[in-house]
Amino acid sequence: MEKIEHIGIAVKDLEASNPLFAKLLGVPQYKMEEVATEGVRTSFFMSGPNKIELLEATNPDSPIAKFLEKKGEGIHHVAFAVDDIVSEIARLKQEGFQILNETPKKGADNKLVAFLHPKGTNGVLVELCQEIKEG
Ligand SMILES: CC[C@H](C(=O)O)C(=O)SCCNC(=O)CCNC(=O)[C@H](O)C(C)(C)COP(=O)(O)OP(=O)(O)OC[C@H]1O[C@@H](n2cnc3c(N)ncnc32)[C@H](O)[C@@H]1OP(=O)(O)O
Ligand SMILES: [Co+2]
Repeated sequence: MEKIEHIGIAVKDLEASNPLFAKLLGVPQYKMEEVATEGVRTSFFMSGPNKIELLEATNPDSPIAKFLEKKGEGIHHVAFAVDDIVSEIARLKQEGFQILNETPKKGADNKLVAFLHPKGTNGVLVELCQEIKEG
């Protein structure tokens, strides 16, 4: 695990949360992206070295919709940058963590991602992110 790649925050309405976080961080979002496979619309902010990902559900089956229903708005996950997501998944599986998708999937912001079940990480949904290198 390298550094924290981003903190994911579940929000009801990006149109309301984008200006709020822009005021909070003093910077506008640098990107908005929909990830249909996850049922989310996201916006990203960079505040110094810290990346914040706001997530809004795009359908009622989205993990974000379920989370909002159950827990309301708030921190949804912590994402870590990894150099080699396939070997990191193998290592974590070996260590006994429950990997939710053993095959990395395309995430937002040009990443391959995988998730660990929060039941096995003291209630914190952990995401692994590997930069997709061009070429
Ligand atoms: C990929 C685009 C973007 C990126 O960065 O690139 C993203 O980050 S997309 C983020 C959205 N996608 C995901 O979250 C995928 C992984 N998540 C899942 O597969 C599910 O959300 C899962 C398995 C964590 C929970 O789904 P389930 O259907 O089991 O929902 P339940 O409400 O029944 O939850 C079971 C149990 O887990 C607790 N829970 C759920 N979500 C979270 C969470 N985010 N953090 C901590 N705990 C969570 C929930 O409270 C239930 O616990 P219980 O004690 O039974 O209440
Ligand atoms: Co994320």
